[in-house]
Amino acid sequence: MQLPTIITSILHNPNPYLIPNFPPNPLQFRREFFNRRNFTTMTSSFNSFKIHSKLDTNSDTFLTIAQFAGKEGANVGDDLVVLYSHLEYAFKRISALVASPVNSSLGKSSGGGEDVGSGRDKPKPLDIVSNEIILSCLTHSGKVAVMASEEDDVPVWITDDGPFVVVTDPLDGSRNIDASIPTGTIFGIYNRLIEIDGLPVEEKALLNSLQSGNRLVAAGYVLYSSATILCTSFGSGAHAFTLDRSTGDFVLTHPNITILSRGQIYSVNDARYFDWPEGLRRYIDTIRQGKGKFPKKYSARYICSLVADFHRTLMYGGVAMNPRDHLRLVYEANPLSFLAEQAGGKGSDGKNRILSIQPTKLHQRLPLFLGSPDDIDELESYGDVQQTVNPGYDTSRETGLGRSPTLFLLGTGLKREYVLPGHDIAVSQPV
Ligand SMILES: O=P(O)(O)OC[C@H]1O[C@](O)(COP(=O)(O)O)[C@@H](O)[C@@H]1O
Repeated sequence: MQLPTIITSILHNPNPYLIPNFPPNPLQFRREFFNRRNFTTMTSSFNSFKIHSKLDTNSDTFLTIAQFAGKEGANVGDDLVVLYSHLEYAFKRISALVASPVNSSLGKSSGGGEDVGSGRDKPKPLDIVSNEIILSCLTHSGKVAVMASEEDDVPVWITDDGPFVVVTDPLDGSRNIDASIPTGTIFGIYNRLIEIDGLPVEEKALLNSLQSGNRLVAAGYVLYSSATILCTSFGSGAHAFTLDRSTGDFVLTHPNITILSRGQIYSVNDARYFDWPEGLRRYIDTIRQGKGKFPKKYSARYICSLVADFHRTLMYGGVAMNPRDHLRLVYEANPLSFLAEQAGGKGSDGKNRILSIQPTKLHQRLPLFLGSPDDIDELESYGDVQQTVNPGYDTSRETGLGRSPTLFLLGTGLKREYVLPGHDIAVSQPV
């Protein structure tokens, strides 16, 4: 199949989960098990192999997001439940996309330098397609007035009466996609500011998108890894849902995530050590040697995929950081800090609480430190932890920058066109 045809089919495929019944549906285990009505060990045969599974009948926890957030659950309101159902659909499509054989071509950059202006990095085709998928789903939801994305210079106004504003990094960590390293989507949801409805569209689109993190109604990330996990908060705790590929549902697997008050892992791009300020070097040297407030040597873990590094930090505790002005306040730092706080952790720029910072630019960058509250407090106590030397690191051999372009994006707004070099327009996608 030619690439244009493949891309067309990705964008138009109504159900990325029309996959035969494999892996087996965990709910089927459950049904079979519940019929026996006992807490015992069950053995099920699936053709050539056997699975032993121990399930707890007392916790009926296979809740979907709609059940969890709907009237019988957290009751977050019908508008938000509808919006989530459209978001989930987008995430499933992106999950299928990053796992598909097409991604090795789509993951590559279309060449050139790192920056495309407005403080944005040069997008790769996979970033652009993910952005389109999210924009299209938000548009169809009818619930979103404006979407602000890492992939667009300015926010896109969708509909006047949408109650929500969505900020998003559609595909974080896409520089790693060629090596099948985990990637993620980050999103935040605000209420539309009805008091500025009368302003010109560009102005109200921007002001709605520049709300401070304090005003987030909900936020989340999706980790595309060995499992696809949607971790989200509606403002009362952080909860993670795992995609069950046999049913297409995100089911509640990690209710009320609570981060350890102190971890034993630090996560940072260590190769930048000699560009770090004195305080940060001292902090890392201290915890490496087990000479900090926690008297054990820390381990280092760094995936270089923000969502994956943050997810591990939520699960195991510790601190995940990027001390240089690199990550974006509006659609990366704010949603993840919201989740960190909802799980009992902290999000800081090294000096200030992230959620209290008023954004002034859509693509505003800042240092970011996320993690266990005691670890963040200890880190901040070193004072000088923000890296101001930012030479602009050339990672082209890692990211495939400079290789042959595979796909270009033409045009902006609500109609996007993709063209493959040497071909006529491949895809024209109204959203
Ligand atoms: O090069 P550094 O400083 O290690 O930055 C790596 C970070 O950049 C990111 O790739 C984000 O950058 P992009 O949004 O441009 O993909 C994160 O996923 C990762 O944590």
